[in-house]
Amino acid sequence: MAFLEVKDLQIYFPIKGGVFNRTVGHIKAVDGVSFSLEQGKTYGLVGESGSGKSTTGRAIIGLENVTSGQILFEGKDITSMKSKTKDLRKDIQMIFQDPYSSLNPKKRVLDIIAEPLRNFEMHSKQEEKKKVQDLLELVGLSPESILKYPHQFSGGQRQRIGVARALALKPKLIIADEPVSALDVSVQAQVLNFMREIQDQLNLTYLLISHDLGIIKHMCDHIGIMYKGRYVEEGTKEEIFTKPHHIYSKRLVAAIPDINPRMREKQYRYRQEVQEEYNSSYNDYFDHEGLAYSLQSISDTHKVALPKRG
Ligand SMILES: Nc1ncnc2c1ncn2[C@@H]1O[C@H](COP(=O)(O)OP(=O)(O)OP(=O)(O)O)[C@@H](O)[C@H]1O
Repeated sequence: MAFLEVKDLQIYFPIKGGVFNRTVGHIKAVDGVSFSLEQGKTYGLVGESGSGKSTTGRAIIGLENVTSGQILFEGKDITSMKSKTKDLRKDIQMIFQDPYSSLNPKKRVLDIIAEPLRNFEMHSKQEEKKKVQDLLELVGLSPESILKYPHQFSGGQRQRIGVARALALKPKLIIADEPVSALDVSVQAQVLNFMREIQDQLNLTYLLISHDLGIIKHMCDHIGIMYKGRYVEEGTKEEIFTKPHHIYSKRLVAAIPDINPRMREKQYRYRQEVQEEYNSSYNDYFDHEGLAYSLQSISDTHKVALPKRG
């Protein structure tokens, strides 16, 4: 039995139009996506903006209605919100992209982290304070932080507060949607490494959503590459990074610079080969703007120049 299994997931959003505001079509945000996750591992969903990654994650946690398909968590069908019992809702938590806007600026850290505890469990004020202080220590912040407000912390520290809030109910699965993309590059690695440390400590499973294949490479065991609501490729990290099949995956892989300087020339040649394949066969197939955006953000993050489209 897989820990989490997503089977042929479809999520369509209606497009309304005309005088009567009728449904005139659908946006196929997710269109037949299947994958499974093993406990304790990190699964990466990667793809450009609008490819359906967040909608997939939001459906798993119950924030989107599923048009068709099935989501199974530890063998239980959790496709519809109704099927998500209190325990299941505790088991799956989310870390959001922007620690600046996802933490209420008017609330103190104590209230922010205690919120899920108050919603799901009954604790005395004393127990609650102790739990929040323990969570703060776990994420590397001082217990005295409970009285502070979000603006008194740096971006990286705020994301640690977001992680502490997600951990409050001792979840098994964490969906991390672009967890570091709002942070400075210098802080990104710290937060990602810290997420890996607590994963080992607490045997957490991550579904990591990112448009940056470099981050996915750093973190994930298994990867699914999405394009316009569909999977173009899926495989282990080794498979995706050593032998990508789809031209879209090849373009993303080729854009990431190798840390080893001796490999750079080989990689440059690979980049040229991929570019030629792309120019000769796929010019009409892709939404070039979307792909250009993903490639540009990889190039910005890793400070490399990309070959121009021919
Ligand atoms: N509530 C909604 N109503 C209508 N369309 C939606 C809604 N949510 C998402 N979409 C559309 O579904 C598609 C997939 O969006 P989604 O946010 O899942 O993509 P993504 O890959 O996560 O991109 P991003 O990183 O920009 O969030 C997009 O075309 C988006 O505009």
